Amino acid sequence: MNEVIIATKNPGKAREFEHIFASRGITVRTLLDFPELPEVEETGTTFEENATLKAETISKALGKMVIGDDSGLIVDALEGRPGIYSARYAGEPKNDLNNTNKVLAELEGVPEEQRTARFYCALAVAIPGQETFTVSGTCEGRILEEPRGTNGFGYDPVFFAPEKGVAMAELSADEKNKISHRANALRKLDSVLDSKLESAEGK
Ligand SMILES: O=c1nc[nH]c2c1ncn2[C@H]1C[C@H](O)[C@@H](COP(=O)(O)OP(=O)(O)OP(=O)(O)O)O1
Ligand SMILES: [Mg+2]
Repeated sequence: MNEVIIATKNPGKAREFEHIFASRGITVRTLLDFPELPEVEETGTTFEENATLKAETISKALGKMVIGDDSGLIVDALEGRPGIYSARYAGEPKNDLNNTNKVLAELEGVPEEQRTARFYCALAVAIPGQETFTVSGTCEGRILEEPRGTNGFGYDPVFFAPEKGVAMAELSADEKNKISHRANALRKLDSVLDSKLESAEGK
């Protein structure tokens, strides 16, 4: 088994999964490769519930093992917002620039030490005939006052990663993939994924 399906339409996430799995010789396919599949409604109240909805909906449609990713930004001074509503924080249609601007506006005047935040990523693994399970990962940082950098996606330009001393969007893909919430969640899947990929083979 050298292929894994991720239930995402987000090209930024797709690139990161491709990058991380490529080093293990695994090809990634996403919903961008399956345009005919149904929209997944993100009606859950937690990242884990939404990741499970994505993984199970697509796993049922394809009859294969599928990983769902639901992720977002949690800002302490905003009582955890935008949280599970990160993608559409500034309304429909979802727009990264509008979302980051809204967070910056809401944090105007909030001093640096109160601008703490974290990225959160829940991954759900759905396999036909088996119980879905989830793992999660976080990445701690704080919200800048102005966007910096052009790499990555989403809130990366306004997220300062203290361990690197730069904004997430100033990191190379390699560097982000060592410290990100997504990478930290995926790492927890490492030990189980190999055996799951084998047991899902042929499904
Ligand atoms: O590494 C990241 N760096 C910056 N921003 C990020 C990251 N990871 C998630 N985010 C933000 C983007 C989006 O505003 C929301 C995810 O929302 P989320 O519903 O999980 O993804 P989505 O709607 O973009 O694609 P999909 O549901 O098809 O996977 O959090
Ligand atoms: Mg979404």
